[in-house]
Amino acid sequence: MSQKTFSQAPQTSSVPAASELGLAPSFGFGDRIGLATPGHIAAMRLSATGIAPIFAQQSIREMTRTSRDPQGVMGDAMDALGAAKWESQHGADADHLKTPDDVNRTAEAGFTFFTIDPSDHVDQKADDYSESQLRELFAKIKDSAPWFDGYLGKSVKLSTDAEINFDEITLLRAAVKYGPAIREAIALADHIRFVQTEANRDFEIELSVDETDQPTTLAEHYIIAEQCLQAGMKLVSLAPRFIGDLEKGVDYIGDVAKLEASLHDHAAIAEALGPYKLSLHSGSDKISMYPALARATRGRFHVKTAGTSYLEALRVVAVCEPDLFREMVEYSRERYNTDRATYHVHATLETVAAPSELGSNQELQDVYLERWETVPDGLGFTKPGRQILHCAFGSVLTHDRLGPALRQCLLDHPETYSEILAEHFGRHLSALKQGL
Ligand SMILES: O=C(O)[C@@H](O)[C@H](O)[C@H](O)C(=O)CO
Repeated sequence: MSQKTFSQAPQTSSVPAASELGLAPSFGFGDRIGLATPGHIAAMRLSATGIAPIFAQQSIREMTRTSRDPQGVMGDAMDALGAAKWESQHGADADHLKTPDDVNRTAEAGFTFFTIDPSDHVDQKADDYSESQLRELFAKIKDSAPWFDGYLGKSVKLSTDAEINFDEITLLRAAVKYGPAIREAIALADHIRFVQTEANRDFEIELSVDETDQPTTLAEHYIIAEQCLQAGMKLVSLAPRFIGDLEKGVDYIGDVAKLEASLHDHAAIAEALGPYKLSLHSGSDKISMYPALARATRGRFHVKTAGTSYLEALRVVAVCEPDLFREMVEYSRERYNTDRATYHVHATLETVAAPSELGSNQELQDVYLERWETVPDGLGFTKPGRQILHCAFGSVLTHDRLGPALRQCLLDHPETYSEILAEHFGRHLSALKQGL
């Protein structure tokens, strides 16, 4: 259960309920602790950028790892919005939903933006199968791809002049990789529509296929989106797996110019079939690619962050209680090789100095958190130590001593956390604004 995070019970009656944001540029401020929303609000108020905020955003995976529930996540955000007298539109993202029960729990708590994650049904090995393997596997899954013959031999020219050729091998690979996933995503979207319509509540859907090893091809994006839209999915945004490496806790890794060209092609599909927004998951700290995303989508983007607010919470500890921070780094290192399992990260314990090798607290903070004074404008943090802290968030937050100590440090220093978050997200929002 969520622990109440505010001593006073602020009035939330003036705060509008979470609602649909539609195609407006939007930004998700995931908060894994339940104390970050005041700083997120400060960032929005300082950088009034015309970007719509989502303050309540957690994945089922995050809630499981932090022992929180949808009501607690929504309650923490709404309490903070009430205390800040927030009166503008805001969304609430039930992230990475996989089952009808995930939908029921989050819908009941007032979430209105539902991120469907069919990744359990994606064949991650499909990009490496031979033609004979593809034909053999297609024979087994073809009922989940009734659309196959409709695309066979056709081609589509996008407004960027990119051409998508739906030849047989392309379709076999797309069907084997995503056929079952598309079917499951449509079924879950139908359930969302039923639940929210029955309750006369707002809803909009994001489809996330970002958590695959290989990038989503243009053909795959086109088929996934068209099939979902034809099935009546209320698709407001789609998260492909973009080219390059979008790892947790660090800036984009790859050629940003090549990425921008690819983003234009993906955005052209979204424009032609939808329109809908392109969504960037693992958006924390990806500052170097933000202007390209905003330009390529002409403002039809959603950026989703979460880990970075947790890392900035650790910065409060590093500044205010350095010995506690050192303990948290040591414990995160103990947990890293287990906790990294479901995340795309490259850091290894062998390549990041242990606290015992780092005498001063400033050195420790520089290696495991980095600081803006040392980062050129327009770029994000890149130190791999951040990934070690990022992945161990659940272990630290549920540790019987470290978890309460972290929360208490934030409760003892709310202004420090807000100031740190306001600067941190001010840089994120300013980078997006460059492309608007
Ligand atoms: O860790 C999670 O489960 C979430 O943060 C999830 O990764 C989310 O979709 C995201 O990408 C936020 O950066």
